[in-house]
Amino acid sequence: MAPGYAAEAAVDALRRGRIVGVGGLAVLSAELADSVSLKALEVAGRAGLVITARRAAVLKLANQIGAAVGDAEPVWVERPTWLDLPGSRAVADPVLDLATPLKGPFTTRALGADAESARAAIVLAKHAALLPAVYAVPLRGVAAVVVTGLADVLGLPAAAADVRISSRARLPLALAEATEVVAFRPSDGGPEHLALVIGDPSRSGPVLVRLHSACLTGDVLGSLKCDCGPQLHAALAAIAANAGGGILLYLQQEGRGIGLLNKLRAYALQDQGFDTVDANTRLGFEPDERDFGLAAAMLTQLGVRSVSLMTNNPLKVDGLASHGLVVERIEHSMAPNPHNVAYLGTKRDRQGHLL
Ligand SMILES: Nc1nc2c(ncn2[C@@H]2O[C@H](COP(=O)(O)OP(=O)(O)OP(=O)(O)O)[C@@H](O)[C@H]2O)c(=O)[nH]1
Ligand SMILES: [Zn+2]
Repeated sequence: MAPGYAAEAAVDALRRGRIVGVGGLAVLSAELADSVSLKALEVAGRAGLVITARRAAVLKLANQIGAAVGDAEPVWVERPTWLDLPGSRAVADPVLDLATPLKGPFTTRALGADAESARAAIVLAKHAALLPAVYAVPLRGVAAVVVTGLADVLGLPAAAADVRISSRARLPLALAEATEVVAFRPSDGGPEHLALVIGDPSRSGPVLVRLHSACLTGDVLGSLKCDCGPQLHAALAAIAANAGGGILLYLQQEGRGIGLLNKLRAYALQDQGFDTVDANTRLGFEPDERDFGLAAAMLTQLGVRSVSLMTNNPLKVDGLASHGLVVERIEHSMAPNPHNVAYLGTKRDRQGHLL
């Protein structure tokens, strides 16, 4: 199940703005490329830009190749000579749309034999928490710092959910004194996740569970833009008050899996008037990039088979159920504030939240 080392090394190199080989392509992160690295990539010819179908739809490019919105297939955008580095970056980064109005018209080309490589390149970029957009050329003759195979890259998401318990300790919390923290390490070398086991939950019946995805801005800084901080605290308090206790999973899935920086880009787009769903898709992401197989694996290792899940999000219920857990849902909604009332409305109206 664990991918080879090359895929993980490629994620790391991509995050450092280096050229990596993936399948038949040499690629470079669109947001990190500079004139030097782009020149090294273009040693034998002009690079194209590989973007997601989501971003292509925003740029009105998907139609050119008959791709549907949300189609898994990425789109290859040709890079004409007039499209300079800042202009190319603007193809990938919608935050710059106003500063660098798109010139267009752009043309796309069918991916053909490069389709799998392009798809893997997007997996790498997402795994690296970068914008899902890369410069790409045929790999032959290009000096890549690491070359990885397609199967390895496509195994990365599963490896992120392949976790092992690495430590356990008592962690008395202000809201839940009888807490034990159980730390999980994923086999892809990615961020660690925590389970807070509160009280002594019996595994013979449903365990009261909250899946909490990290939100630095809400959890730590007290941001009013979302409901994460209040939901976290209310969940801890409710589990502590429950006679049978329960478990809160603290999952390092910032920004619904797009990473902190990309979430802050989404916030910049929200400042421009886009809602939380459109902000994600303008960036080229799915509205929710999380994989709840990770949470299912953690619960299973804790001996949990059946859960009373505190959530309004049907994706969480389906995610755990699809991995064999028995799930009953318990509502977990907070009173809105003036800064998050529209956000909560979008989650209800466009993401199926049961509020
Ligand atoms: N991309 C993106 N992520 C956001 C935004 N606001 C909050 N988040 C993230 O959304 C996640 C919140 O997830 P959860 O607390 O698990 O809640 P949920 O999916 O809304 O479902 P509930 O269980 O009903 O609360 C965290 O990872 C936040 O960082 C936003 O505007 N854009
Ligand atoms: Zn939040």
